[in-house]
Amino acid sequence: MSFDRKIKIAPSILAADFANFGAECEAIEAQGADWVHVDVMDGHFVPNITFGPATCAAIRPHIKGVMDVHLMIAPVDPYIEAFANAGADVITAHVEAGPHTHRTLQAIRGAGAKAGLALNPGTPASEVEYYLDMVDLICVMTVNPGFGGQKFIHSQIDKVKQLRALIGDRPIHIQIDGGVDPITAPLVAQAGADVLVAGSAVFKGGSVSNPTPYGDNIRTIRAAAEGVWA
Ligand SMILES: O=C(CO)[C@H](O)[C@H](O)COP(=O)(O)O
Ligand SMILES: [Fe+2]
Repeated sequence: MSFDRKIKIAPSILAADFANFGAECEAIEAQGADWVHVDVMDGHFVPNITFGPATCAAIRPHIKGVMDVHLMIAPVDPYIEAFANAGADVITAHVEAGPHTHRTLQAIRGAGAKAGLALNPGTPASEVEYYLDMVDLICVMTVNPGFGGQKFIHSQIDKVKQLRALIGDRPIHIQIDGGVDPITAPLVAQAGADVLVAGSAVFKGGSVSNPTPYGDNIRTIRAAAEGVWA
C-alpha cells in the first residue's frame, strides 16, 4: 500500500446486501472504488452488531485492493491478530475504546497492518498528538458510530482542519466516515481529508445485478471532492 493524498473513495459494505458480500465487493471495485471499508460492530462499544474476522476472511478473496477494517469494538487488543490474519490492510481502532491506545497501535503495526485511529464526534483533535509517529490513518467520525445513513455532523470539519495542521508533512491519511455524499465530500476534502468512506451514498439505487448506479455514485462523490482542487 503506497501513500498519496489523492482522493480515495471507500464504500462501506454496511450499506451492501449482507447476503451477498463477495459479489458486492467485486461490484464496487469494478465500479471504481479505491478501498473497501468494512465496519465491525460489537453491540457493546456501539449499539449495533455486524460481523467478525471470519466474515472478513471470507470476503478477502473478493477484494483486489485495500481492505479497510473499522473496528467499533472494545476491547480491541485480543482481536487484532485475527483481523490481520483475515487479510485486513488497514485496521482502525477507536481512541475511546480503551485506555492503552499506544499498545493497540503497536499491536496493529506489529501484526503487519497499517494502523488507523478513529475519533468519535465528541473527541478533540488533540487526542492524536502523541500517536502521530504510530498511525497511518486518522478517521474522523462525522456521525456517531453504529449505523449507516445518519446525518453528517458539520462541526467535525473544523476538526479535520486541526488534524491537517497537526499532521504536517507526515504520511498520514485523514479519513472521513459518516454521511459523506456529493454535498459534504467537497467540504471535508477542502478541509484536508483524502479518504472518503461512503455507505448509503454509494449503494443507493444499485444492486449486484444492476451495479451501474454504484459507479455513477462513486464518480459523483469523487468529482465533487476533487472539484476543490480544480
Ligand atoms: O462506521 C460507520 C458507522 O459507524 C460507517 O462506515 C458509516 O456510517 C458509513 O455509512 P454512511 O455513509 O451511510 O453514513
Ligand atoms: Fe466505518
